[in-house]
Amino acid sequence: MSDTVTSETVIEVSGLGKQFVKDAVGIVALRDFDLTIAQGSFVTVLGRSGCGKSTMLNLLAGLTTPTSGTVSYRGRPVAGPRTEVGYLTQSDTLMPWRSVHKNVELPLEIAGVPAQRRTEHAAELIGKVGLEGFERHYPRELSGGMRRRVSLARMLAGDPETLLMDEPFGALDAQLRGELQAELLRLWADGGQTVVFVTHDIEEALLLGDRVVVLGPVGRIVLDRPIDLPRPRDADELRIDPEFVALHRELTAALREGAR
Ligand SMILES: Nc1ncnc2c1ncn2[C@@H]1O[C@H](COP(=O)(O)OP(=O)(O)OP(=O)(O)O)[C@@H](O)[C@H]1O
Repeated sequence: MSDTVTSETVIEVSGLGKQFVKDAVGIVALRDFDLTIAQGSFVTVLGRSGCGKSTMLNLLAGLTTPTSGTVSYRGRPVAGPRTEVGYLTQSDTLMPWRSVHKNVELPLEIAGVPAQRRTEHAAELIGKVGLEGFERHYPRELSGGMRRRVSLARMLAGDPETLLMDEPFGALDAQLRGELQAELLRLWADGGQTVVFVTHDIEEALLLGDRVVVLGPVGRIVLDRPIDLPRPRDADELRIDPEFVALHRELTAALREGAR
């Protein structure tokens, strides 16, 4: 392990590599990737399509095995998914045969929470993501954005200490996106979770993160910098803040550099 590891390190990634084989041709998705994530931090990972972001999150979540290198969680090697880690994937993983309410309840059911408490907590989370009135709907009866919100509520129902989020708000309209970003920041401020949030939106990365990691092809880290813009951050005010404008420019340049 690197000397940057401290007792507050939650995730430690070292020399991580992932190669897929398709039609006998090897595809390198991630090469020699190192990352240390401190407890309670909100890290946004920014990168263009295809640079390996989802592959990296899948590896952090223990859903795929690395070709090389290691991922450890609180000092122990990650060998599979764990209940302390919530993962909001890019693709829809709701159960089509369960209603919104039943989908959100699932982690509580698995944890053995009594029915009454489950119902109350699921209802509260459904309200938080703005879906009251849709409890009895099935995923096929919802818009893509609504399904995203159900997935978010379901992830939160498991009360994970670490959240891995793969472009969770990308498909939402601007207003809803803003509301859910604010809700996520509130949750984070109250709960102190560790968040790794993948996006390809520079503004979103700056609005949310206290650290931004910019990736180039095969997960090459082009820039890794703290974002100390004061909180709470208001998107409208930020856009005219000279510090934000300078950071935006820096990240734009990093993304461009990463594309080369
Ligand atoms: N299961 C797979 N089999 C073969 N190749 C894959 C597989 N998963 C990912 N890849 C390849 O690995 C590379 C990285 O993919 P990945 O999904 O991690 O990128 P990404 O940065 O998350 O992209 P996006 O922003 O578009 O979601 C791509 O070239 C992709 O084609």
